[in-house]
Amino acid sequence: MANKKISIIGAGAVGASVAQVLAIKDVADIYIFDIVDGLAAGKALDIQEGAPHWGFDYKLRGFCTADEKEYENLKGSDVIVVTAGLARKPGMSRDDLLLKNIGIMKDVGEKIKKYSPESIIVAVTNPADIMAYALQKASGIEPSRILGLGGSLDSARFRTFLAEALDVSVEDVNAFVIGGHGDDMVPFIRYSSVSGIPIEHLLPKEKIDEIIKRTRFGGGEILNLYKTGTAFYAPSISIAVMVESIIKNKKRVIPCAAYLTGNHAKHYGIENMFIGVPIKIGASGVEEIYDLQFNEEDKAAWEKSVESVKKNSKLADDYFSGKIKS
Ligand SMILES: NC(=O)C1=CN([C@@H]2O[C@H](COP(=O)(O)OP(=O)(O)OC[C@H]3O[C@@H](n4cnc5c(N)ncnc54)[C@H](O)[C@@H]3O)[C@@H](O)[C@H]2O)C=CC1
Ligand SMILES: O=C([O-])CC(=O)C(=O)O
Repeated sequence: MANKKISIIGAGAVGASVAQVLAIKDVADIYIFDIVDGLAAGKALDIQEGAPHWGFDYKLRGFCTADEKEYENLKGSDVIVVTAGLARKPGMSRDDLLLKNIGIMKDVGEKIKKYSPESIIVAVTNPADIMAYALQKASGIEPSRILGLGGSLDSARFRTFLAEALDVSVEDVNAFVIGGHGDDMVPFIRYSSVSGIPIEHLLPKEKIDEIIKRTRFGGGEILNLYKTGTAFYAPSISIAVMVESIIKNKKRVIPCAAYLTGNHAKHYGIENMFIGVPIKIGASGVEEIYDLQFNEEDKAAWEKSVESVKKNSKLADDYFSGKIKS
């Protein structure tokens, strides 16, 4: 039986790091692609040479997409993770990357359509909700087979900060973040608990507010420390758990950017666009979307995030209809 195959387009900080995490997880062959000559091949070989210590037998290979033919190696990918594109620099928001990265998504999406239209796509490039939307437009892939990174990472940060404040194991902190992966994301405190005990019973409101704020700017906090690039260690494991759930059909429930239509669109007030909601991830991608009950305060926070995702998705529409350029 052929091995499962994961492709990663973009062999930079996030792409290389997720390749290594997935290699260590020992779930599939890993094909890495980058436009820079030698980068993907080098990362693949470098990670492969650690295999005797890690104990994995799956193969890693790297390809340079400056030669378009190399995209043929995408064929038969079970999952394609897209991390190609620019990362922000200090002073920039993720939205500032939109017009820079959307042209890359158009190109990558068209190659996916040509060489591996049966794959499930994980969009990582920022702003991720909008890049998931752009990849769907360019590839024509069924929207339920496309997921965007956001909540998996943001929730990990939220849980880390809550565990630290409570001095408890992160394993016992259940908490998640929904909405767009941007400054208006929604850390959802009402559904957060420590082994079932509501967080609101354990921490004062001021501390909770402080943690919410820190979570919202979690990516910016790392950027301000690194100065030359953005986070990749926490992102890579946050991507890997999504990919693993697809490859192994684990049916993990993780907030991710998913395409909302029908009753879910009505419930959440945003239609035919991608935004972070809790979903069940399995072999066919997004297997279920959960509709959360909001109170007035939650609703206000949610609507703010929806507005910003809608505004940016419209920019993507304008790009695809030729009204604006990359
Ligand atoms: N959604 C999320 O939660 C997160 C998103 N990101 C985003 O992921 C993206 C990648 O971040 P890093 O790896 O840190 O950046 P990086 O600059 O280290 O790597 C990007 C790579 O993409 C490659 N690339 C550019 N255009 C390409 C093309 N047309 N085809 C193939 N490869 C191409 C570059 O050569 C480079 O190696 C950024 O947009 C960043 O904002 C990063 C962390 C978390
Ligand atoms: O901050 C960034 O630009 C990268 C990212 O999305 C994150 O780390 O949350």
